Amino acid sequence: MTRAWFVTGTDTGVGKTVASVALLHALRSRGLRAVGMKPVASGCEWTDGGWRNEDALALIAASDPAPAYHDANPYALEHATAPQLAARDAGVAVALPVLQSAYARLASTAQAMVVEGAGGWLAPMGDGLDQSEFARAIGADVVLVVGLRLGCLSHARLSARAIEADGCRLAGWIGNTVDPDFDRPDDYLGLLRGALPAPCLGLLPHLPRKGSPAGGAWAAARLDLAALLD
Ligand SMILES: Nc1ncnc2c1ncn2[C@@H]1O[C@H](COP(=O)(O)OP(=O)(O)OP(=O)(O)O)[C@@H](O)[C@H]1O
Ligand SMILES: C[C@H](N)[C@H](N)CCCCCC(=O)O
Ligand SMILES: [Mg+2]
Repeated sequence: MTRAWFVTGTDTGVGKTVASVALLHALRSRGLRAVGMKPVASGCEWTDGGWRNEDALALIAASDPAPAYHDANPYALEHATAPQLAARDAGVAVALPVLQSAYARLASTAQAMVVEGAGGWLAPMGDGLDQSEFARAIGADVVLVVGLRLGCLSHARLSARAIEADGCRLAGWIGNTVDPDFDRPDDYLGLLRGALPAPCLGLLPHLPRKGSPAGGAWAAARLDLAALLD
């Protein structure tokens, strides 16, 4: 059976893509066929192949086997804003069955699926479609990426509460050092460990250089998947 994790974050820009790429590398280093998905992406560039999103391309590059773009990212929306607005701008209605079909095609090739959400947990994927509905539909547990910055304690606790209230299971969380100058990261990690009802899967340090080819594997080595896989 294919295992699936839905990666959400304490906010947009907290490192969901960085963490999802790291998870894919970590799963693959365990010998698993692991495939990434970005169901709804707002913020795309036009190419000869159609609209392309940076997150989806990063997830595809970290996947083995490599998924077809339109399955990894069924909704590639131009404008870098809330998915609801980007979908309206594009004249598109984001539909759960379309997402489920694309997911099923990917999952048939994989032992592990890593699905990156859009923004934080309560940002809808489209009008009338919460991220929790898709996570439940595919049977995914949730991984919460906590961007370590002032305010993250409340955002992390709120996210954990909402995930459980939405009928999903929080399988673990990842601390991500988005801000290299953040004061007292170790103390914050202690607070988060005490406050969140799921294990910490690892701490991602501030990565040396964006786009470093070794970045995914380097970050993967900081993750302990035991709580996800055992
Ligand atoms: N540990 C880190 N070290 C250095 N830079 C990081 C780290 N984590 C994230 N970043 C940078 O911060 C920015 C936001 O990260 P990322 O794109 O992974 O966030 P996200 O949560 O996926 O955002 P979105 O909501 O847009 O999908 C990116 O430029 C990324 O390269
Ligand atoms: C465009 C951005 N980078 C993300 N992909 C989408 C962020 C959606 C945020 C919605 C909200 O305001 O909560
Ligand atoms: Mg992202």
